[in-house]
Amino acid sequence: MDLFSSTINLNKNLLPYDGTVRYSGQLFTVEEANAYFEVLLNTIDWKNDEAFIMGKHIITKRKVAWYGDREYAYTYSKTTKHALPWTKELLELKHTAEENTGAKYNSCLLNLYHNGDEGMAYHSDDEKALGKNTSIASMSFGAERKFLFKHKVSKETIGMILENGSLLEMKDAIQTNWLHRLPPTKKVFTPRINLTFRSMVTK
Ligand SMILES: O=C(O)CCC(=O)C(=O)O
Ligand SMILES: [Fe+2]
Repeated sequence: MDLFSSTINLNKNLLPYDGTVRYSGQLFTVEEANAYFEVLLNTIDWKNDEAFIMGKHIITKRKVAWYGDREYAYTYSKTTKHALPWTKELLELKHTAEENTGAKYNSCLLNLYHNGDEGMAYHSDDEKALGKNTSIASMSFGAERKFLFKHKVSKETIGMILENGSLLEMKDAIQTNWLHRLPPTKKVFTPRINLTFRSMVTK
């Protein structure tokens, strides 16, 4: 038994091959995590996400926001966003993520899922601007949700639960070899906020 259960263990790789996923479990107490949830809900400049998918203009129910060291332009699904300057809490959380992963991040993509109807389809975060094999730190607040990885060739899937106040790190060749998704669910009626701290390659 681990008597020091508050010790963060980001050592074990949860993927069997071709990439690295490390999960902290609850990094914050429930009180701290709930406080961050409320502050993020109320201070972040949430906007519905827009995308062009197969020529169609889509507006998602999920809300997003994009923050960073500088006004980076970030383009995906044929829409461009400009990073807003860090808020106090986002900077605190960025430092917590950096302390736990040993990596450095210069930007953060935030997602607000209002309930289990909202999710994110299988994708890899393999945009050129992210650089190759860089670390992404994913923090979750609010409702617990299932998270899935699927290998692009073997189709093997690995599932886990992302808890309130937890940290998940994705790194190495993961984005080349694995997809990930947040499946919608009929069992969750409360919101969840996810933060992915990223390292953009700057010119
Ligand atoms: O909400 C999540 O846990 C995942 C979000 C994600 O994969 C992304 O923003 O690229
Ligand atoms: Fe992602």
